[in-house]
Amino acid sequence: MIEVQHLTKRFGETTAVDDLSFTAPPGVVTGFLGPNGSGKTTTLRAIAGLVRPDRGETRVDGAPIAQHASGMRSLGVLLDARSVHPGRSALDHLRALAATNGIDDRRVREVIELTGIGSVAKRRAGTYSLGMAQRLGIAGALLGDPRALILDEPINGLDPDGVIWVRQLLRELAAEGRTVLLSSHLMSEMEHTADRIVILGRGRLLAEGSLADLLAQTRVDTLEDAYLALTHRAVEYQAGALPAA
Ligand SMILES: Nc1ncnc2c1ncn2[C@@H]1O[C@H](COP(=O)(O)OP(=O)(O)OP(=O)(O)O)[C@@H](O)[C@H]1O
Repeated sequence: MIEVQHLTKRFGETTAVDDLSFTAPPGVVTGFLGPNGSGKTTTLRAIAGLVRPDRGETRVDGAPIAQHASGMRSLGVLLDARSVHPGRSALDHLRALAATNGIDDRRVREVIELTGIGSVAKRRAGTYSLGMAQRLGIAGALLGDPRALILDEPINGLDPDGVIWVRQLLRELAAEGRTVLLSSHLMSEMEHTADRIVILGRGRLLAEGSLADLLAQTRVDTLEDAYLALTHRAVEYQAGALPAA
């Protein structure tokens, strides 16, 4: 279970997240949606312990991630697939992560196989396509066989096979009783993958519930229409909108 309670985070004049509360329960995939700049990444980073809240707190299975004895076993994190050192191979990257987190080297082989990056595992990560980098990011997130996972745009750059693979993987992980919280701008994919949806606008919670709840609330037929109905007043960056002179 991931809990976000009254989370507020400011960067200078910008309030990135504003008194946000929601939960991602175990056993389901929770989709995390919102326009550009609505605070999704900041919230995910706070859950991962990478952002210090100004107010409120985040908990993973009952405690802030910093209080967990073995973070990677409690929470798998994919925030930026391009954050791997470009000169390092996938194998070296995953081995280093495993070694510093007390994880058996055997698990490195397992996640490489699971994510289908075996044929490129010895190549420098800087030469990877975005899709390969995403697969490596997912391998890193799964390394600790974690009870909960947060993934920021994990299907960005994946080919159709890769998208279907991620969908099935996340659904299997949830079916095993794990907590899965995933952000994406791809509405049709969210509709396929997520059981529950959380929608943000300007750092605030706009909606939380099952897809059926959201469709009933907005009286539309698709997640995309529900999303547009809920966020239309909360879109900060709109095509054609220029700041006043
Ligand atoms: N380190 C930072 N310093 C200053 N401002 C920041 C920082 N991180 C985020 N922000 C600002 O906080 C707001 C929320 O950003 P955030 O990246 O959390 O949104 P997002 O919903 O993930 O956006 P996107 O969909 O574009 O990835 C934005 O206005 C952003 O410019």
